[in-house]
Amino acid sequence: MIYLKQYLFQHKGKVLLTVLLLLGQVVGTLLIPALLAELVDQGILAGNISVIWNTGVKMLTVTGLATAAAAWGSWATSDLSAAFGREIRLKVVQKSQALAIQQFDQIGISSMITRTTSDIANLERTIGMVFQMIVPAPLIVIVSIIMTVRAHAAMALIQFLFMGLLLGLAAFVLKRSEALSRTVQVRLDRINQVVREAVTGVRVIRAFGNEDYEEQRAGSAYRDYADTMIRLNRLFAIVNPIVWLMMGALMALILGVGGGLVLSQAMALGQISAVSEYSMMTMAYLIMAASVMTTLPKASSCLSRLNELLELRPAVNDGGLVTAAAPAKTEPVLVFDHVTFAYEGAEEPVISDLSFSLSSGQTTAVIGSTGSGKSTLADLILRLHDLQTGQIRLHGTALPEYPQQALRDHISCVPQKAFLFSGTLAENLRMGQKDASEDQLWKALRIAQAEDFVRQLPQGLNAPVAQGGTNFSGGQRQRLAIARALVKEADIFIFDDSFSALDGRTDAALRQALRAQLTRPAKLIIAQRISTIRDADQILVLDQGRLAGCGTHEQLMQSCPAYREIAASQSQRKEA
Ligand SMILES: Nc1ncnc2c1ncn2[C@@H]1O[C@H](COP(=O)(O)OP(=O)(O)OP(=O)(O)O)[C@@H](O)[C@H]1O
Repeated sequence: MIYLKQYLFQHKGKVLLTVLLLLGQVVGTLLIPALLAELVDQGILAGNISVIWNTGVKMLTVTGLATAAAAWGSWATSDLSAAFGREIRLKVVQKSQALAIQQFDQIGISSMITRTTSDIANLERTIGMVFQMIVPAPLIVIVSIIMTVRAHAAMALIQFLFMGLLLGLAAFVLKRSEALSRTVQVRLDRINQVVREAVTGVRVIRAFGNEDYEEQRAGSAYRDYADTMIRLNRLFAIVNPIVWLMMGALMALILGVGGGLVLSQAMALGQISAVSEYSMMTMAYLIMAASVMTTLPKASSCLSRLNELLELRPAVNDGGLVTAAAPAKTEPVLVFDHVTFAYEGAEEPVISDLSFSLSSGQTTAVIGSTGSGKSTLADLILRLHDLQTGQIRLHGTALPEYPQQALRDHISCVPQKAFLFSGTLAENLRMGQKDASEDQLWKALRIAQAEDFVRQLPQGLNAPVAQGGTNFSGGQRQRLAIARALVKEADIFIFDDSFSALDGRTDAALRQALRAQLTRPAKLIIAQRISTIRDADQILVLDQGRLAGCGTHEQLMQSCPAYREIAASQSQRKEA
């Protein structure tokens, strides 16, 4: 709620104008029945043609002004709600960029998407409806009652009775629909999740012939959503006929009682039409206000889901160092000093008491079985998580001292999953260095062994990249991701299992080009194949997050049983 309040306060001028315009429309609407009564009683019944003309002109003028106020008010309302949507979406994007990766995982990608799209769209709609239907309601009710009391107190009593009945019905529906409305958004999250997986995992689903299971899974998510919506709509389906019945009964009572009062000369004839119009108008506005009220629990649940996200404090925070005061470049570039790290909720650490260093110009390789903590080690260098104990220092300064952006400016990384963004190849390649020239892009592509296939593309560097890079093969994607990392100027290059989709010849050519062209920075290569890393200056052998050995290939073959085991299993595989 705080964000909505803040927004309305910041735009109080616009809010005031919108309310005034909408109230102007209401005042115009309320004047018409009074003018009509005047026209009937003092014009038609009295046979006074000038009153008829004058009142007619007044009615036209009031209608014109009310229509203009309605149109402007409606535009102002849309402007307010759309601007709220834009501002809060921007806040969500900023927050999602600031959150730690683990927090992202906890919220879930599907829920993140539902919150940014459906939840905010819901709020935009509700803000518009509240302004247009709830804000004018009290004025309509008060003025209608006053005008009806002026016609005859008995009429006001009838109006009162029906308003009470209607509000009672609205309160009942509101109470019943509250829980259901909250459930609808959760069900929508689930649909989003299932659809996302069905679309992004379509190849796996086809390969495993899992279409039936996926259909069932999607069907059950859709069914749950539909069931909740049906229960909600059933509630409104009962309410609608009751409301129409009430409107009919009210009209009948007004005409019956009003007719009696006119015959007994206790009320003027024109007042019957004025009172009936006021009553219908009041009931109509109350019904609209009540129907908007029934959407409020859903909007409030959307708002609290957004608040929950916006209130999250990033688990990884910027350090106090400013870029201008960044430490001088020292050797070794990076030091792991007795580092221990465990994921939140995990019983065992993934990295235990790990110490090593990276120096400029050197290649350090990391090898170990799956799940031994290799990718986590790369994430720790990027400070995607904070450590439990120990310290990682870049140029002699602990990572938490750096602003995150400044820290990551020193590092270029090829993640395990070669993810490309929709756009063009050049846009993807320039991610780390916006002003890179075409020559720099081609040089990076050449080192990454991607030049040949990019030259063959009709649009070359401007070739389109589909969402996730699906219009390229796994090996091509991997080479493009390597080229993207090479375009960036950095002190440390991390290649996280980046050569796995390459054939032996391309792998060897790429490593050779890296050695020749990437001489100054420190390189960290995470790999599964010994052939990829045997030339490294130092090799770290990880075993369940612990350092089982460190040295060159030859040294490790002598001294490290775990390394020998990996080498033996890979040579056996080759022989087989
Ligand atoms: N976000 C996470 N939350 C909780 N546990 C995680 C998370 N990411 C990884 N792990 C766990 O940490 C351990 C190490 O994972 P990591 O990805 O670092 O291994 P790896 O050596 O790179 O494996 P691989 O060679 O298969 O890529 C695994 O047991 C994994 O289940």
